[in-house]
Amino acid sequence: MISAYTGTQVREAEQPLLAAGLGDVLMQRAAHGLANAVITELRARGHRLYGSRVVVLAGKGNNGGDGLYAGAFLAARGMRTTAVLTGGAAHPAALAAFRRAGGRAEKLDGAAQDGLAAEAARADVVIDAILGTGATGGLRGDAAGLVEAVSRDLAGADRGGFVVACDLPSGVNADTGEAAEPVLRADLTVTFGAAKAGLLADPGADYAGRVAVVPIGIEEHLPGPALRRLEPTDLGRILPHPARRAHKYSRGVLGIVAGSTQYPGAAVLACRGALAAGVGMVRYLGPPAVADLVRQACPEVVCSDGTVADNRVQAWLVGSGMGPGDHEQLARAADAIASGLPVVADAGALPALPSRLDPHVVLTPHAGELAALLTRLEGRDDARFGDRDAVEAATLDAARKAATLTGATVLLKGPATLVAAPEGTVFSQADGTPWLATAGSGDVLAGVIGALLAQAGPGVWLSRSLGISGGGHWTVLAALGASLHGLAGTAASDARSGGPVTAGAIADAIPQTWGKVSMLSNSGASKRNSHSQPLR
Ligand SMILES: NC(=O)C1=CN([C@@H]2O[C@H](COP(=O)(O)OP(=O)(O)OC[C@H]3O[C@@H](n4cnc5c(N)ncnc54)[C@H](OP(=O)(O)O)[C@@H]3O)[C@@H](O)[C@H]2O)[C@@H](O)CC1
Ligand SMILES: [K+]
Repeated sequence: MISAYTGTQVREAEQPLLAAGLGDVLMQRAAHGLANAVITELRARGHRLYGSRVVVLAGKGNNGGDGLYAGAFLAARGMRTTAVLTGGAAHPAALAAFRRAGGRAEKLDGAAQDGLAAEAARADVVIDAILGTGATGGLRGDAAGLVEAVSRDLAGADRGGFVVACDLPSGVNADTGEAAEPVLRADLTVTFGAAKAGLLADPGADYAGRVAVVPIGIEEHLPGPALRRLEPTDLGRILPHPARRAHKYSRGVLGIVAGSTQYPGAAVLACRGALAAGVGMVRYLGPPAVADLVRQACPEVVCSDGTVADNRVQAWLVGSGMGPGDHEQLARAADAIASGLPVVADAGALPALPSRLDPHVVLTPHAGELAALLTRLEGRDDARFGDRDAVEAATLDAARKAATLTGATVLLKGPATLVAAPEGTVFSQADGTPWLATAGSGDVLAGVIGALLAQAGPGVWLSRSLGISGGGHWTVLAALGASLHGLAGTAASDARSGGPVTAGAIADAIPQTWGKVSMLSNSGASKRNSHSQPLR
């Protein structure tokens, strides 16, 4: 599992080492890691080191110091290295080392801006070391103008160079991932001590590119993480596996209230997602015409036009493909939410939620649906997240706020899907491909998460193995579902040589993805996680 921290948490973890007089050692470790990452990337892209051109954009604080020391390492390897000092001053010892190693330093002023920006855009590597965790707000003045010019020149250039952010892209908030424009988009972010939460939540994740962590010796001083990410090996460890004497009921039954005459396919795709994700049985409740379609597409599903109370299940999925006029389905959704069982509430169920929920209810909005939910809860005049753009500009805060206001577990769908619990646990999963943004993909995801809720229920062993307790348990199941769905989508696209995927293809790829990640863990761990869940 990847653990990520706020900038403040990382700075506090540095304090004991700084107090012991190790500040320069930390900076050398950071700079060395940064320089090595640049060298690795250059080689991977087929560049020779000797003679390659590096431009370091260096601010006046310690982030600029890291960049200048890294520039000194690279200059010593024979690279042609220029530093643009964006803040007038620069870290004195790092600048001296940079010059000693043969680097050329230029002060940024308005007159030199265009020439220096063009030089950066022509370079093989641009290192963004203007602002790090000590920044307040975004880039200002000449530094902002320089980054705008470099971004413009890079966009217009047919180039083989790349951008590496030092610790984080300057202007990205380390805690929240919010971006104060202009921000130089990085291909790679080399971050120090630990991943920063803002690098794993959009829009920060979008600006950061790939993220590499360089250990600098602060790890033992870090507190509990602000944000977590499951990796495929974690999935293998925590995905449920049927016990030897399992039967379909003990493996978990999911009730699905989804689909409408307008969107019947959503019911089919939710059922396909659930069946692919290991549930013992699916019961479908909905209009007869939709049920007919479900039976044809998924003969495994047991269809009923009864009530929620008539159907014994371990968890419910409600809302996919439902609209405000589907009164009978909405009444079933309300009963399912009131049942006390774990519930996934998707799409059409979101506008009809009671104002107060519990963490075992997992909401699965996209950004537009979350904006509507938050606007309803906060009142239009107070709403910070009044529309999709506002949510996309601050995904972590928006997901956290929705979890706090509703009391539910909130999964915000996106390139980095966030799952937030009211008690503060947050996961970010970015296992997918942009091809996953396709009609019906969310219905499959809802089915997958519903299946996991039905199988694991209150199986707290799963969360404890990750050091998570209480209401955070439900975030683990939702993050597990998001990860499985993302990995399956990526596998389906890979099987098409990176081409497009349909929602049905995502569902079809889930069992094999499940099998592959299960093989990543050893068989002992799988056996330990075997369990059975009695029918209630
Ligand atoms: N602690 C350590 O030993 C280690 C730290 N490490 C590294 O240090 C980084 C943190 O360094 P930091 O604290 O010096 O802050 P940093 O991010 O460089 O920027 C602050 C400087 O910029 C200025 N400034 C602020 N806002 C601004 C703005 N909007 N626009 C323009 N300027 C602005 C502000 O000056 P002020 O405005 O306050 O006068 C200040 O001078 C961290 O990310 C990591 O890379 C690693 O080497 C490991 C060891
Ligand atoms: K930076």
